[in-house]
Amino acid sequence: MAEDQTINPAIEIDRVVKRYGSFTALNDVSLTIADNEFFTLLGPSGCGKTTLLRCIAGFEDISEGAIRLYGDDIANDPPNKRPVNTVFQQYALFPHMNVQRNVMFGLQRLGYSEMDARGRAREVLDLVQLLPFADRLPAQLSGGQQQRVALARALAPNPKVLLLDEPLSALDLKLRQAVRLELQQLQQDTGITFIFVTHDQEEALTMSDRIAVISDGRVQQVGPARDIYEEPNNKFVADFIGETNLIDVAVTGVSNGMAACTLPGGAAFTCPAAQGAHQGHGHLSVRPERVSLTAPEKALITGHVQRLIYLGTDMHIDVALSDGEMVKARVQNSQSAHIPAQGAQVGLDFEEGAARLLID
Ligand SMILES: Nc1ncnc2c1ncn2[C@@H]1O[C@H](COP(=O)(O)OP(=O)(O)OP(=O)(O)O)[C@@H](O)[C@H]1O
Repeated sequence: MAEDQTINPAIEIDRVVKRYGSFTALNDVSLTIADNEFFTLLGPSGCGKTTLLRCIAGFEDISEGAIRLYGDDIANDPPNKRPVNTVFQQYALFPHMNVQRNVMFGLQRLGYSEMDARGRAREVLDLVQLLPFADRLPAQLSGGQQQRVALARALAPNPKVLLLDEPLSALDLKLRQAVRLELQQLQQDTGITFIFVTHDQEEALTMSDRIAVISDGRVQQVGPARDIYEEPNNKFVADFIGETNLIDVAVTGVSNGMAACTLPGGAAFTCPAAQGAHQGHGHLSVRPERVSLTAPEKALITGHVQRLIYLGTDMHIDVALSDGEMVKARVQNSQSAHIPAQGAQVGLDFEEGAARLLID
């Protein structure tokens, strides 16, 4: 889905600033989230993800800007009047109520009759495959099942938008991977717009239609997983999503989205450039799996093997250049003919499309 105004917007975050005293937690954030989208806010701890979610939910006031839900400015709507519901990191269930009662509770507070609340609770419990557990107490469920009760509870009033604040962080890795798939399926089945917060890049890459990468209260880049991974704009995004080499280069010119550079050792190289990249000193991002090892006399860059790390399917190879800079390569162990010995002189090669000149 493209980042533009032609999509049917569920949520428009328009130049939002959030200050706590003199500290700016959100700095001029603008995002348009489409109806029926699985949208993820990704960034390191403290970058402002939860703050943004709390502003959408109405638990925090914004200092500047506007938030619109389906075209309506929601600044004056209290949390319970917004067509939004939240699943928190700590999905506190009532321990003395069974699963069905936990889901019914919020509905009855919204004015549902006992009978309607029961009917709707059973519908959503069926959706998250927990109907057989309706009579159990939370303590009689696994962590993943409790998490699904929390989801059912949040889905029950049929919100237009579901906000999920690191809902998988309490689960172990295997369970997290399974619940990821379930969540994605649930989003598709219900058609509800999901805004999912995580600091886990793998989680973001596997589930989202689009991702906003955030650091220091600012949106760094927005796009589908593949764009963010393969066409990062700046050093932060390239480094935060996956692993990358940031190779020092001299940029002799940029035009039509392509940059002419001089690599360490003096070879000339042309590659795509991020918007805003310019002449001078710069960094090329090249993913380790896109670096191939060849004979030194034919290569773009030369160096010697400093370290080999065996990672099961792959071998991670650190190559030291003559100026001390380190370039990482990743080679499949099944291609063992291409794995050099420690200390060997090697050449490093990568294709034009595997490299990208970034802005700092
Ligand atoms: N009530 C508050 N008063 C002052 N500062 C706050 C308040 N709430 C959050 N902050 C600060 O705002 C920044 C963003 O916090 P936020 O909780 O949004 O981060 P986050 O990206 O969700 O992090 P995490 O992944 O650790 O939950 C942090 O530096 C935090 O200390």
